[in-house]
Amino acid sequence: MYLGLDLGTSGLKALLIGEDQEPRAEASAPLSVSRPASGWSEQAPADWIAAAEAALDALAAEADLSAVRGIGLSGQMHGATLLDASGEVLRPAILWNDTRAAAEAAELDADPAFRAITGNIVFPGFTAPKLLWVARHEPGIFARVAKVLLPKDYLRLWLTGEAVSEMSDAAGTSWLDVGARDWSEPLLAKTGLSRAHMPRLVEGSEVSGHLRPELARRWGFLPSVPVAGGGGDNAASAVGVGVVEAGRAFVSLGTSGVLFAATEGFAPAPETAVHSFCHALPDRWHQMGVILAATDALNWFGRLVGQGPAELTAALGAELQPPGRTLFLPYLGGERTPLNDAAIRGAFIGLEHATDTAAATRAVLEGVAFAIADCAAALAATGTRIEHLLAVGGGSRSDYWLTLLATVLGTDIARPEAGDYGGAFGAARLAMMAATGAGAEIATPPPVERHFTPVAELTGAFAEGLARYRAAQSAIRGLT
Ligand SMILES: Nc1ncnc2c1ncn2[C@@H]1O[C@H](COP(=O)(O)OP(=O)(O)O)[C@@H](O)[C@H]1O
Ligand SMILES: O=C(CO)[C@@H](O)[C@H](O)COP(=O)(O)O
Repeated sequence: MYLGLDLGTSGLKALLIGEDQEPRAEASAPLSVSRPASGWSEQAPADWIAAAEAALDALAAEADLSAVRGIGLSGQMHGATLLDASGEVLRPAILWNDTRAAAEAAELDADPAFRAITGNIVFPGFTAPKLLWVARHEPGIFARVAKVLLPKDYLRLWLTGEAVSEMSDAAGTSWLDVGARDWSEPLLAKTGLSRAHMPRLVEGSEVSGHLRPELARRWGFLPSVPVAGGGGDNAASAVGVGVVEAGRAFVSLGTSGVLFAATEGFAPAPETAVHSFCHALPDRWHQMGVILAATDALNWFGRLVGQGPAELTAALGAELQPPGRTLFLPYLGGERTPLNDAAIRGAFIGLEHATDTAAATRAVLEGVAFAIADCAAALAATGTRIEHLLAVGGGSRSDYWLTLLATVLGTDIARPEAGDYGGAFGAARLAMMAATGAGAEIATPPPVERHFTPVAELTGAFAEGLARYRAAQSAIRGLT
């Protein structure tokens, strides 16, 4: 069997698959996010380890882990985990959706070397500007930084004792020469760091280290199980759903919203705010547009009205309604693609007496769909083509949301059959590649449960809705 561990923002998932790639067992443990100030988003790395321990305890109770031949890792990207020379964590990890480093990001982005070498905008949520923020606001901590690790790579350090990262996640730091697949020493130097502060790099399908003997004994693994490089959660999910060739793409409705497309080669287009990153497989690259709040926005609204996300979407029924008068802009903590605006905040526009919970829920789902349509326009502007689009992530369980998204994007969307095709599955596949020498051929697309097609009678109304959303977006910039 092969084990995938996915360190998501809302929880850690462990998935065991067999040689036939069928699931054998799974377990998960929840995680929460701390928001100590506006735009801040943190987690304690100790909570990640505790979640991994809880998930492995549950998995070991269900399955014989001595059959595991490889472990793969997937995780939320961009987070800064700062360690001192003895490997102690220096402060809570600063996460991907934390925008405190907006000024530092703008400063680095104004230096042409960053876009030239990384092929990307330096977004506030990326790792390099966070280190500049720490150097300026917490100089005592910065002086003690010996290693900077991404979230799943901290999990790897605990699992193997080795500081290693892989290309897909490293591409989101603003320190990687993304075309050359190596750290850029000139860029590291611009934030007061050097290669010595960085983990060693491998490809996602290569062995990065081996499970520590005490952990192997604790959960009944054989000694020295190989741990694969794995991938950032989006690249790992792409391996899980077979999005490894140009033309194939997925939309993810998780805490963030992501439109991810495999590309022919490295295709930088920083002016569009599209991310152009290494894929988790050697010599492959991808693009993605990222919005900071997808299910995060639905969960936020659910907390206000005291209802869960599944309850809110189920209450809408199956039939797509035309866009309502109420418009929602989902920028709860700023936005990445296409705005690159850390200061913008969300809005409800067009509230009236008739606005009830269902109407506001529809507005939230529509706002997220419009924001993803902006990502689609940004990818299209770079010349990237999307021929097959799959939906993944917790929000894709909602038929209403996928019908809406298909109508707004004007394209078919396929939902995989029930099962877990997210980051944990992709990580398990990467573990299988590292352990057996298999390659991209095992990253096949999943069986499709249902195709969602645009509702032709509503396409025009939603095109008008998208135009209204874009007008509102321009109007509120600087106001919120
Ligand atoms: N039926 C549903 N309708 C809409 N959203 C849902 C439904 N079921 C789950 N979700 C959303 O999916 C989210 C989890 O998605 P997931 O992809 O696991 O997120 P992440 O990887 O960011 O942790 C939940 O927080 C919830 O908002
Ligand atoms: O920042 C990004 C991608 O650039 C996010 O997609 C994170 O990687 C977190 O993902 P989820 O927790 O929403 O899956």
